[in-house]
Amino acid sequence: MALSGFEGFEKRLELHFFGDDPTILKLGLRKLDFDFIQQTLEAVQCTVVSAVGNSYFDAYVLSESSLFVYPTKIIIKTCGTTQLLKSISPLTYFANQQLGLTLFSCRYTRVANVNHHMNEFRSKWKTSNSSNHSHYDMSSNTVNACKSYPTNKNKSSSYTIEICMTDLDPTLARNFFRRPYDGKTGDSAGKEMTELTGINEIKKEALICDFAFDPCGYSMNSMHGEWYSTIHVTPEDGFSYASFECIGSTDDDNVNIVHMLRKVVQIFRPGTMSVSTTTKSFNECNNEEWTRVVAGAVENMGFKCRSCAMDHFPEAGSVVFQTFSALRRKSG
Ligand SMILES: C[S@@+](CC[C@H](N)C(=O)[O-])C[C@H]1O[C@@H](n2cnc3c(N)ncnc32)[C@H](O)[C@@H]1O
Repeated sequence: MALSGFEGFEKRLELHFFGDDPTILKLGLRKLDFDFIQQTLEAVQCTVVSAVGNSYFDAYVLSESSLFVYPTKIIIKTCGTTQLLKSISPLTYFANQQLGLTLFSCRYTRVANVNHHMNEFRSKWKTSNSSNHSHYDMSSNTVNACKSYPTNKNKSSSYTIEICMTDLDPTLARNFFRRPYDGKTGDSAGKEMTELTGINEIKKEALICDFAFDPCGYSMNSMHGEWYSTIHVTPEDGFSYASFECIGSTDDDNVNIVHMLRKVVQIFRPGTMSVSTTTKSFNECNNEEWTRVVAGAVENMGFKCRSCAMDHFPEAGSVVFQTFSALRRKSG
């Protein structure tokens, strides 16, 4: 934990539900009322600072990261001393009572001992349905990324990429500090940071909901159809950290994954980073292809791959983890 008491590394919870009523399933969990969401977040110890929605899902920027609500899926990321697991019980209870939805799977990931760069990774995935109960538990001492899985099992082309970056370039990190007495709101200062840093160029056609904290710190969610990306930045020297996560599909011709990875790296120029890629495929060639794509994108930007690991989860798909460190930092 940083001296300030603030720890940027996120914990992540993903809940999947199912139900029988097609009229309810159209909006599903998006019908949970806002007061209830706020009360649940209060128990977790964070609040909503900004929100946006499209026809597929709602995205909330939180004081401590993000919340995404789809008709049958909820993803919450929080950091610091938040108590994320306290949201499970109210969410499952109200989803059941108000909407007749039943919890199908629950996944929680967190990174431990980050301030000592122990890179310890813990992941728990629990799935259940009427015929089958299973529990997967994975740990590794070489990885510091969280992983997630796309909801729609029919979309084998969907992927999740998560990047955890530490030791941000101090000059670039300064872009995420507000000027004293700037007279701006969190929203307008956030928009300015989005444009100044080039975050708006990662996925040009996406709708962005951004927020700048005072005196520093930045969060954004972006929506593009059913896909999202999210960035959270802790720019303070000594414990600087930024995370990027996106869910997308390789069928989406508008997305150039290499461009996206390079742009993210350019915006932060971290000293170290881990990249975690999750896909539905169980095919080893697919994993090797992802490994090559990610390494190819960042290695010619002055990064060296320090470790690479792959794993398969019967209910979830494949995960590739790669860690990189900067060979030397370019100035400016
Ligand atoms: C962007 S927020 C959200 C945390 C996110 N998980 C991350 O990785 O950074 C964290 C940054 O905002 C700053 N900050 C300022 N006011 C804050 C507040 N009221 N709540 C949370 N973070 C705040 C923190 O010092 C830190 O630099």
